Amino acid sequence: MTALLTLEGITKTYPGVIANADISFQIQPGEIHALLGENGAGKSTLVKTIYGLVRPDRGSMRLNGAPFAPSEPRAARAAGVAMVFQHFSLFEALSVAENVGLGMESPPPMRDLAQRIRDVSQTYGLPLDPGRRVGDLSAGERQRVEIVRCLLQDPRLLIMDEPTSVLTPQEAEVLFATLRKLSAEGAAILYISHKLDEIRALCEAATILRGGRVVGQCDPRETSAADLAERMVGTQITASQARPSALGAALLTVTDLSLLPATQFGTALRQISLEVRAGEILGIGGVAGNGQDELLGALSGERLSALGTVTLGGQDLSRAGPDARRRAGLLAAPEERLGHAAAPDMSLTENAALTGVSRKGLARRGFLRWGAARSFAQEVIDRFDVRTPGAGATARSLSGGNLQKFVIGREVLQAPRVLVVNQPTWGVDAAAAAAIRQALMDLAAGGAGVVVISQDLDELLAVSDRFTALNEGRLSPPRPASEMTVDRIGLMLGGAGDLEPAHV
Ligand SMILES: Nc1ncnc2c1ncn2[C@@H]1O[C@H](COP(=O)(O)OP(=O)(O)OP(=O)(O)O)[C@@H](O)[C@H]1O
Repeated sequence: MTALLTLEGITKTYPGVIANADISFQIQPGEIHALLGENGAGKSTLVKTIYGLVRPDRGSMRLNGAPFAPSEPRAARAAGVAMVFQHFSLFEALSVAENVGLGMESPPPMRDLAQRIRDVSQTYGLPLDPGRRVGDLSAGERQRVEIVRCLLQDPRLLIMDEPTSVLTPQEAEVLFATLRKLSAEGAAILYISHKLDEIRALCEAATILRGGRVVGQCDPRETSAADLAERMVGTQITASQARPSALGAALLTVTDLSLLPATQFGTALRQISLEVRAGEILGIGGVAGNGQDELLGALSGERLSALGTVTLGGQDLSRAGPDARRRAGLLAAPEERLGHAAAPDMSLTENAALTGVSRKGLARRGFLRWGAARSFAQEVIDRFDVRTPGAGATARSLSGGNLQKFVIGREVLQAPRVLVVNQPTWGVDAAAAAAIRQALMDLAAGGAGVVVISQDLDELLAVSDRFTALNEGRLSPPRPASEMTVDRIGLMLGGAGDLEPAHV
């Protein structure tokens, strides 16, 4: 059998970094092939090479036996290669169908395109309304747009860069069914994920990268998750340490917070009340699009709310903007890393200053103290093991996981009184995810309050003291995490609130 894709000696260097070093392997038709490696191992660079976004310095590729050197994504797509990115490349102001049409060489009339989108999304179980504006969709729904856009191209190789990090377990199952169907139809899938259990359930071959090189190949179905993790990192991974829970006084109090959605299709927050005490981690679970972004916005100060709804240590911050809240000690790290949490084309120093300026004293008489900003950025880089040539690198040049470590580290190191994070370990490898969770737990152990909004239930159960769920903008009454069972969580996520599971 001719391999679908053959890579031979692919090498790519960036200033100060060898992103890919002499990479060779094959992908067979219909194969679901995992590409594994810790943050910065070179996975994205390699798949961008296959997709025509990066030109390798050396090496060659063959697709179905023929030389393959796409000079741009359009050439890769024409050859049957499609890709779903870790960061979405959609225009928020346009509708689903308009976005899909933009990626096509010769898009059909809008009405036909809308029908094709409906057909494909139904065939593959990925419900999508072609007329909705992308800006109003949740992360999970945006990903569906990207996937459907790819499926319309009838790809022979579909590349997916961390597709499940924005999905609920149920949505992930739907995606796996889609991918298995595609593979049964003969398409190959190159699949990047840090979730090793899902790799083991889905993929039949795996190539492991470390420091830009291939360090191993295996059948993940026959390799344990611990083994895979060790081969990626080269050392053993330690689990998070539990911490004593000695809870202090209430720090953050949210009382009867209701907010109309910022956009037509957003989610309204409905009478949200919660309390976070010193030393506590409150976990908020829920399916994306149920008000997570709105809640983060209402806590960070991007959205203001009625007087008395948001208070920190008794100080009413409901009408205070983000800067005033930061000065008071209420910090937030949003889900969307590039664009929202970090300015892509600014250096890490500038990005560190963006949120750290007041708490770290980085300005004097209205002027940024560059040296101080650089040291702060460097401190984040060192303490959070952000792999980058230095603080002068742009946010955009970092691998996804490394940027996430930077964004979380930047907030944690500002010694917040209360930190609110949304999807803190999105796209972060297992070792770094453990380090981020540990940092959040250390923060709480030091007396801060932490709110973790996440779709990752295992993560929430691992770090939270109390657990609550956000459903259609309503928060269920919090329960001690130690009492949570999967059944009970399922009911809470479904909006059944405090209901007990039925006893039979
Ligand atoms: N455009 C660029 N300019 C400079 N350095 C880059 C650029 N793109 C990638 N790099 C560097 O190349 C290395 C490999 O990055 P890459 O994004 O391929 O890693 P990755 O394995 O996909 O990581 P992650 O799991 O965090 O997404 C990293 O050190 C990264 O900082």
